[in-house]
Amino acid sequence: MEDQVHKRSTSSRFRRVCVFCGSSTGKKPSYQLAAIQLGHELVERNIDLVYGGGSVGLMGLVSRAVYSGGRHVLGVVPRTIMPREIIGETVGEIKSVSGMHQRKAEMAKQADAFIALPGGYGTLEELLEVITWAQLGIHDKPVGLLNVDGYYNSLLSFIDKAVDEGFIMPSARHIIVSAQTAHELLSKLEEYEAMEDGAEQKLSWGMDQLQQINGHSSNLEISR
Ligand SMILES: C/C(=C\CNc1ncnc2c1ncn2[C@@H]1O[C@H](COP(=O)(O)O)[C@@H](O)[C@H]1O)CO
Repeated sequence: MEDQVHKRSTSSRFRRVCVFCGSSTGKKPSYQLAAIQLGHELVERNIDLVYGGGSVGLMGLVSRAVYSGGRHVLGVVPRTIMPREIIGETVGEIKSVSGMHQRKAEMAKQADAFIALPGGYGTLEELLEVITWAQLGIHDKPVGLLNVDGYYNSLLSFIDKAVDEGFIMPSARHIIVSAQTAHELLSKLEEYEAMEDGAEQKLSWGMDQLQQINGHSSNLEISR
């Protein structure tokens, strides 16, 4: 599957995308294929990768596809799981951080957009955190869900129910951009525009927090 050759090359508004995905491969071959295709799509668009740094599961597949396509791969790994017997033989650059929270902040800072492939608790936690941060105005980077074979249908239905039941604002529903293929998802993310007049504009965040996620000062009001 990794031998697929793509000749197309497209420019992107994104320099580097963060991918959250399973440390397992899942049971269907389509999940593995989707991870490899996402890697190829990033390469075709000249986009680098930041991810959780593992070599196992879909994490290994997407990172190797991006690396073998000639793009930069940055893995962000908490020191406690740095030993090779835990993360395995990784590709590209590895940055070690002090803990799980620092890892998520570093991945968010390094990325211009986020994409979740199928995964488990770790993937869901990472995905929901960047969605929450977008809702709160901590960042305005696009968040994409690669809904391979309908894997995330029940999550999307649940979110629609939360909107219907009054727990998620309708204006915040659009934070999640979903598609069934990597090509369609990247195309949608390229066109994504963050909310202009959502709740986030009314909030202010500490300088440290904004700089940690955005890597530079934000145009939001800043309080210390
Ligand atoms: C720690 C162990 C094996 C190494 N596994 C991981 N290496 C790096 N990053 C990981 C690992 N496991 C989870 N992550 C992060 O969470 C997401 C995947 O979690 P899921 O529960 O499999 O969906 C992924 O995006 C990583 O950032 C020995 O147990």
